[in-house]
Amino acid sequence: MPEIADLSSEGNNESCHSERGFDGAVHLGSYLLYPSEQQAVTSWPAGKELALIILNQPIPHAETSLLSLLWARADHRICADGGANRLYNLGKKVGTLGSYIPDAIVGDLDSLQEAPRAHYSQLGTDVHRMSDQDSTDFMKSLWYLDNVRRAGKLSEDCIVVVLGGLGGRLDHILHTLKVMFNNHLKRQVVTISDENLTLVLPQGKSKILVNKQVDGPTCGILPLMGESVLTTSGLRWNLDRYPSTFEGLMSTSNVIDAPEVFIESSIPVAWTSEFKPMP
Ligand SMILES: Nc1ncnc2c1ncn2[C@@H]1O[C@H](COP(=O)(O)OP(=O)(O)OP(=O)(O)O)[C@@H](O)[C@H]1O
Ligand SMILES: Cc1ncc(C[n+]2csc(CCO)c2C)c(N)n1
Repeated sequence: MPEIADLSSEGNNESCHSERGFDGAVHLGSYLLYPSEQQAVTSWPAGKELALIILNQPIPHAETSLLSLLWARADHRICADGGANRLYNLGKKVGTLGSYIPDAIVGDLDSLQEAPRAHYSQLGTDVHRMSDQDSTDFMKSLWYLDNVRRAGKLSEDCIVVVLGGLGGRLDHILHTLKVMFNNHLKRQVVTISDENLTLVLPQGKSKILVNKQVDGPTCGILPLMGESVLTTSGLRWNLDRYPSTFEGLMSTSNVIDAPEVFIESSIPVAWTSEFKPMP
């Protein structure tokens, strides 16, 4: 059976690195945002839902069409606490205050400012306080999404796109990665930051579709859970059943050399590639 992140069809058991009969997980990466109409496999998968989480960091690529694309595509939109301040300030600046209304603002709400709180709650946003001090507002936002799903308002296998979270404070950055790993069997979390698009590849075979217009050239495979035995193709520096660890060999500053990258890993690893959205 394909992995949970799989968005395409099952294959047979031919080699991981041949396109025909690929039997692993297919990762659409930036094709989630810019599907190519020419390639059937990259068009938005029927029935696939998207949840958007905006964290309390400068909204990445706010000057491009990225946010409006994501907003239009999203089935549920959450601001993690102070993320609502970011959306509000952007809205004031570019005149979208009335059009980008999040479904919920979630967190301990110690960062949420009065003006965004009043503005969004008056327009129907659920301002949802969870006050525990053992979990971050990012985790709280994902729990909130679980409730939305349990209420039948979002599909089980929705993709979560996170804006921010891989810039700023190092403890938050590592926490974001940790949460992505902890969630990867349940749902695919794709994090977009100023320079990167990052996702967790499950154990086994993965194929990442590359859109040269926006992805790369540089990329990295980060074995943050321990030793990963890696086999890759489609990269400038490929590995063949090579043990990769954080303290030993870790593939950083690699380069994408093909429209599809194949990675087989013995444990989950983070894939990160440079990402420059279209204007
Ligand atoms: N300086 C930062 N660097 C990176 N990410 C951040 C930073 N500040 C906030 N975030 C992200 O935005 C989310 C919401 O942030 P919030 O405004 O509540 O700040 P916080 O009180 O520092 O966060 P938390 O309460 O989650 O620890 C955080 O959970 C985190 O994922
Ligand atoms: C061992 C341990 N370390 C740090 C925190 C602090 N903390 C972690 S998440 C969070 C919420 C932030 O809004 C806070 C305050 C803790 N609770 N336990």
